[in-house]
Amino acid sequence: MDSVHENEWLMRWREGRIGFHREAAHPALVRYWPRLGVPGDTKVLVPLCGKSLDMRWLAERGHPVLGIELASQAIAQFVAEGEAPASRYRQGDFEVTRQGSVELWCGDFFHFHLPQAAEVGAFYDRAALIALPEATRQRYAFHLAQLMAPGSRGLLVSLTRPDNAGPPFSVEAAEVERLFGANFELVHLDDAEPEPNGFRESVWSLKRRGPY
Ligand SMILES: C[S@@+](CC[C@H](N)C(=O)[O-])C[C@H]1O[C@@H](n2cnc3c(N)ncnc32)[C@H](O)[C@@H]1O
Repeated sequence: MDSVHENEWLMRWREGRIGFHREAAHPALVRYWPRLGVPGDTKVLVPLCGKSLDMRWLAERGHPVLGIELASQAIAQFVAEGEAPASRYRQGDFEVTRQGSVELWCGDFFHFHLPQAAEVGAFYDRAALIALPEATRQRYAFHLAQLMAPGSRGLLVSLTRPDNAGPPFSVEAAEVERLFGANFELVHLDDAEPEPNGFRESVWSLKRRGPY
């Protein structure tokens, strides 16, 4: 990932420009996650996790959670807003902070590789794919596929918007299918009502294909 993109996110966290953060679990997670049928003890990968409360929601349902986030500030805030004590340790290039059953790996998602993902059996992407510019989204979808074992499932909350600005970037259904279709079985579960600014979320269930 280029350092301009990286610096932009670090600056956003420093300046508190985190309009993407929600103060409650995302309704699509609450509604659709149970339908995936992921066993409760399966570890869930949350790429580009921010300080999302969705991770606590998953943890409360019994899932160990592995979030990956560039900004140490996001991780510090997540921990400070929680109640349990936290511990820290190193895993290769990443500093990992653990609070309860949530581990937050501080660093670049694209530097997170298969041996480190060995225990992961599902994923949740809300505002990760759509945080990335077009050229990086293909790389993201491929990298995610590399990390997920055949049969593993995930929930994707994507977004379209009427203009070409971003982040969040507009990702049409056809692009979701093009990015993930080769490696995942995809089901388009829902389109939310458009927000007043024209942003419209779409919800997808994914299942890693294979083995062949
Ligand atoms: C739009 S926010 C979404 C955060 C979270 N998923 C949520 O729903 O609140 C995207 C997050 O990804 C982080 N990020 C961007 N590029 C990243 C990368 N290559 N590796 C890890 N984190 C990254 C940013 O710092 C930011 O916190």
